[in-house]
Amino acid sequence: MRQAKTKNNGGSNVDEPILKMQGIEKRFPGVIALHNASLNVRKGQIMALLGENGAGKSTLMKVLTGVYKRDSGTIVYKGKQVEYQNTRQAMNDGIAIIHQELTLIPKMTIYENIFMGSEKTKGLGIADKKYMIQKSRELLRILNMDLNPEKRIETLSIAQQQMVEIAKVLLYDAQVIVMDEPTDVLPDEEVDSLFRVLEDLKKRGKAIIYISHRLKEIFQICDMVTVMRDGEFIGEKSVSEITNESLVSMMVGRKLDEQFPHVEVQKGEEVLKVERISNEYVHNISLSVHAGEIVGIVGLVGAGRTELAKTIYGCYPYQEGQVCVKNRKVPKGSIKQAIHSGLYYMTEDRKRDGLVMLLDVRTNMTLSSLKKISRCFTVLKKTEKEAAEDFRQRTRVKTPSIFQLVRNLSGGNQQKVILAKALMTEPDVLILDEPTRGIDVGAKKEIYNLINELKEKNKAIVIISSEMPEILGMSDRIIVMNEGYIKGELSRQEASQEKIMHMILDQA
Ligand SMILES: Nc1ncnc2c1ncn2[C@@H]1O[C@H](COP(=O)(O)OP(=O)(O)OP(=O)(O)O)[C@@H](O)[C@H]1O
Repeated sequence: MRQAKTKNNGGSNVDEPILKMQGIEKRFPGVIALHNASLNVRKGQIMALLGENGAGKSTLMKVLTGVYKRDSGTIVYKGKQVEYQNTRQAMNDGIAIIHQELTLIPKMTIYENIFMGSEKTKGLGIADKKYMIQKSRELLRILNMDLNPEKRIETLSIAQQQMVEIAKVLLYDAQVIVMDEPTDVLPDEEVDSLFRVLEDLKKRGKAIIYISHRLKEIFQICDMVTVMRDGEFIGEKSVSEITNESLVSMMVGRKLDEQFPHVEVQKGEEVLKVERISNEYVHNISLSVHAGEIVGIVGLVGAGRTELAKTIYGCYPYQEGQVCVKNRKVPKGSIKQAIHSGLYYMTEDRKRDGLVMLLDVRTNMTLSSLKKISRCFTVLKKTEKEAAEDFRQRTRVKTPSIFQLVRNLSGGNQQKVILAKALMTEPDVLILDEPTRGIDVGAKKEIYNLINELKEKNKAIVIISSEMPEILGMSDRIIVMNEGYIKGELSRQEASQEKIMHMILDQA
């Protein structure tokens, strides 16, 4: 393998990795999660770790930080073989992981969170509050955050909370920092601040392992990439020697053709009609969606897109106006009634709202479609199995079987299960909130095909997404929102990223 030239800023030997993982194997009952997985990380560099959902990225990081014991393979850190028993040990040795779901305690202060597990005392077990506050302030300043360390976590934005996690890692003087999809939880406008911090950490000689499905980011901030497929090491490259296409081919093992397969369908009757609804989140909203039509809703974070979807779906009450499906009024403020009226909303907050972790793939997928798979209040096991198997294949959920517990699936595959559950309901109106978040490039395409299939079955579909290319590629019509208002509407033909941004900004 060619050793790449890198943008090393740490001033150390570029070629000598601070961390070397080699030939790592990890098996779970019925699953080979890692087979000959390898990863090298150097000081002052950001190494992207890429692969499709279920490729083994998280498992490799769990092996590194002692969450899982490896079956074989070696980990060499700072020239010594290591095997950690738990994340605390790894952290004490300078290897830290920042998970996508932040692990801070909301009711506690910033400094208490930063020092949790390593409280500073003055002797006699009395906490040295002054020192901890001062040190926290210093750490936050390194990250360009001017926050009062005595503030409670629950009062902070997600971006600020992420910085507190990073401050904590700095307290331990971590040399290797793993970041698992850090931008997935961030509003777009905060992503640049995070990138500035990452650049700064690089300059301080930290080695960063960066997991993300957003390929654009890899080209923006990473120096090197390691690609995994089916638990195996596929290759290590310098970012300067790869293209988007070559990266995708390495990840999925094939070339991908057109990413957004738009299909033309004759628009049918009006199915969803929203008339002048207002509440504390959205103001005077009217819109309609027809059979066989995909309407995209775009806007910046805080534009009210999710709030609008949740208002239509009965999660939030509204004072004025009405929502109709097929000319029938949907009773206000009841999700049950909304579903009964032919609406289904797939939440963006899928980890919290979407899955029963202790149930298997089959049961989770069919949970909202019980009517379809039952007769006389009894679930028809064979029909249930066939339906789940069909959707497992169509959404390409990577699992040894549909009887696997959902908690054992990779994050992206869990998301596919929720999507399968939503698609299986085949309601008259399907609202999909960030349908491909956390989903790899190969699987996205399959998901677009499934959405198109529903469109061809004359369903009315609404897609909310912060990925502009997805909205532009899939929608027949685009509604632009800002601060709870609809700012305008564009047809597929007239829409462009620039026009959308103008609508948001000029008229805001
Ligand atoms: N505790 C477990 N029990 C059984 N199988 C597991 C367990 N943890 C992970 N796996 C399996 O190992 C494989 C690798 O999963 P992993 O979570 O590492 O993938 P990933 O690359 O991080 O995916 P994603 O991008 O979706 O987060 C998957 O097939 C997953 O189902």
